[in-house]
Amino acid sequence: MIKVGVLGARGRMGSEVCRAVQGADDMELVAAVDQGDALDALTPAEVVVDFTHPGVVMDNLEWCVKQGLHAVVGTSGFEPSRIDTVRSWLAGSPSGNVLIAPNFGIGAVLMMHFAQKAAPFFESVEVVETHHPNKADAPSGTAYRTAELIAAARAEAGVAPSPDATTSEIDGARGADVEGVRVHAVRLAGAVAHQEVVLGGHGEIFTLRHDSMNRESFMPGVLLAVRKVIDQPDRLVIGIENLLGL
Ligand SMILES: NC(=O)C1=CN([C@@H]2O[C@H](COP(=O)(O)OP(=O)(O)OC[C@H]3O[C@@H](n4cnc5c(N)ncnc54)[C@H](OP(=O)(O)O)[C@@H]3O)[C@@H](O)[C@H]2O)C=CC1
Ligand SMILES: O=C(O)C1=N[C@H](C(=O)O)C[C@H](O)C1
Repeated sequence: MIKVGVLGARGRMGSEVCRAVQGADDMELVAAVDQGDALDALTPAEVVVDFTHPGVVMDNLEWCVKQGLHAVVGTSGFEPSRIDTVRSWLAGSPSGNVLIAPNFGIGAVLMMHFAQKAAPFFESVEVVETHHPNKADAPSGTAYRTAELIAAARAEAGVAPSPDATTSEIDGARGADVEGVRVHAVRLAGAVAHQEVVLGGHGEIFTLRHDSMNRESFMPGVLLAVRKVIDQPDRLVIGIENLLGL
């Protein structure tokens, strides 16, 4: 049995994770911690799952690493400097692996993978994400990571920046610039989590689209990460694509 602790246990994702862990034959939920609870409650856990808030996740993760616990992190906000910081914490701790995944949806991971593959073949590429209006951050972690992967694939292939002759714009009209890739964030009542990657060139437009219809959809990926994080040869893993053999 894998002993699992959940951080953000009363939240939209954390509560779903608690249910999924309780329903898994090979896992035991040993701690459900939320805002105001002491982190010490997590010490019986082998693996801690964090779905909290970008503003608190680094403190949580530092504590887990110092305790030598394995951590599976779904909370967004992991720009490159944060990843470097986590790597430095791990270098100073003897045990415990960390897996940070911008998205645990299998389809979302495939969308990112295919976007990366397609990106060098088109002149233009932009990312449009749509989420529920209670989401704390914009753009989403998934959109940010997708843009990073697209930018890296285009840089490696020597592709020119997406053409854009805009000389006059209302602030924000062209979205955020993530490593040269435009990212647009829509906040919409009724939405859960959705993303389109739109690629254009030579008289054709290619659209990759993924829709998370509910939060249960993330659970197969979360449970897979909990099972696999313990045995990872690399102390820090970004994304579940490696676990899926992509
Ligand atoms: N990787 C993935 O596949 C997915 C990632 N996410 C990400 O997960 C994160 C959480 O999303 P969501 O569940 O919708 O958010 P919620 O706001 O519903 O849940 C977050 C929970 O964490 C609690 N919390 C805040 N601070 C702390 C703390 N210091 N210690 C313990 N608990 C704390 C909150 O309490 P309170 O409300 O009192 O502040 C709340 O109960 C976001 O960053 C989101 O982007 C979401 C879906 C999928
Ligand atoms: O806040 C959410 O809901 C989601 N957050 C993650 C993100 O920021 O990418 C994953 C998914 O998009 C749902």
